[in-house]
Amino acid sequence: MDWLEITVYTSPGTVEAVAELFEEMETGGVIIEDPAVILRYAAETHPDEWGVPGKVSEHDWPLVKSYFPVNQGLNRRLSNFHRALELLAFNPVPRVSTRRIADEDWANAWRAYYKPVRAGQRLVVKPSWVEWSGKEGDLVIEMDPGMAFGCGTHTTTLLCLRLLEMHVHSGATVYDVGTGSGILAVAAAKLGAGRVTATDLDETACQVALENVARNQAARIVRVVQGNLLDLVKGQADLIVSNIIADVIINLIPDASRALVPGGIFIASGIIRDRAEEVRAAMEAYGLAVRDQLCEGHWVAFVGEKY
Ligand SMILES: C[S@@+](CC[C@H](N)C(=O)[O-])C[C@H]1O[C@@H](n2cnc3c(N)ncnc32)[C@H](O)[C@@H]1O
Repeated sequence: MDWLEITVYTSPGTVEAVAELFEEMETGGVIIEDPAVILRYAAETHPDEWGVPGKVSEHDWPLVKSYFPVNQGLNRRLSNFHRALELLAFNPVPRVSTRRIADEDWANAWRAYYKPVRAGQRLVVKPSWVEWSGKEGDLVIEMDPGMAFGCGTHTTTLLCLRLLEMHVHSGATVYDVGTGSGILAVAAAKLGAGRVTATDLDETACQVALENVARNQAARIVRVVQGNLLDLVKGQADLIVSNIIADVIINLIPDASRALVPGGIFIASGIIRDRAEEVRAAMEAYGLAVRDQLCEGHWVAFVGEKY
C-alpha cells in the first residue's frame, strides 16, 4: 500500500494543536520537527561534532507530519483535514504540502536522521551510508543497524562506548551481552580486544550484528551467539559489557561475576536512574566493586571490578 505524507509548516505556538488534529483523524502517528529543538539538542550534546550550524533545516518554522493510506477514503479524509485546519484560523496560515510514498521506501526513511556521532576521544560511529572522513587516530565504527538497536545515538550506547574506550586493553577477552546491532562488540574489537563474544536473544539482531562485524572487518575477532545472556558462553572474560535494562542486568550479574577473571571489569548500562541503587547493590552483593559511574539524562552506567 502507498501512503500520502502530509506536512504542515506552522508557527511554534500551534504545533501541538496540529499534532492533535492529526491524532483525532487517527493517522496512527505524528512527527514533529522543530529547528529550535534540533539546534538546542545539537548544542547540548555534540557541539564539537556539529559546530551547531545556524540553520538546521530548509524551513524556519516547525513542521508536523503524518500519513494517510492511499485508498478510496483518501480524498474525503484529506478535505476533512484541510477544513479542520482552516477552522483553527491560525495566523499566520500554515503551509501544507503532500507527497506520495511507496511502501518500500519506509524501510529506508529513518536513515536520513542518522549522522556520525563521536563517543569518547577516539571512537566515532558512522552510518554506513554516510560519506565522512574523521581525524587521524579516530576509530571509526561503520554501522547499519537495520531493525536492531544500536546506531550509537542512544545515550545508553554512548555511555558504554565511552567506558569501553577507558577499559578495553589490548588482547582482552570481551563479552557483549545483548549486542543488538553489534556496535559494542565492534567497538571492543577496534579498541584492540583479542576475542569478543557477542550474544543476543533476538535472531534478527544476531543477523544484523554479524553483518556489521563483517562490515568492520572484525569477523576474526567477534563471534556472535544467539541465546539468553551468557547461557551459551563458556570460559572467562577480562571485560563484560551489557546495555539492556535494569531487571535484565540484575539477572545477569551473578553469571557475569562468575565469568570475569579477578580484576575483570563489568560495564552495565541501560539503567534508568530510579533503579540505579538496586543495580549497584546487586553488583556489590556478587563481588563486583563499583569503581565508576556515568550519568546522563535519565540514564546511569556502572563500572564494576571483580574482586
Ligand atoms: C538496548 S539494546 C542494546 C544494543 C547494543 N548493545 C547497544 O548498546 O546499542 C538491548 C539488546 O539486548 C537484547 N536482549 C534483551 N534481553 C536479552 C537476554 N535475556 N539475552 C540476550 N540478549 C537480550 C535485545 O534483543 C537487544 O538487542
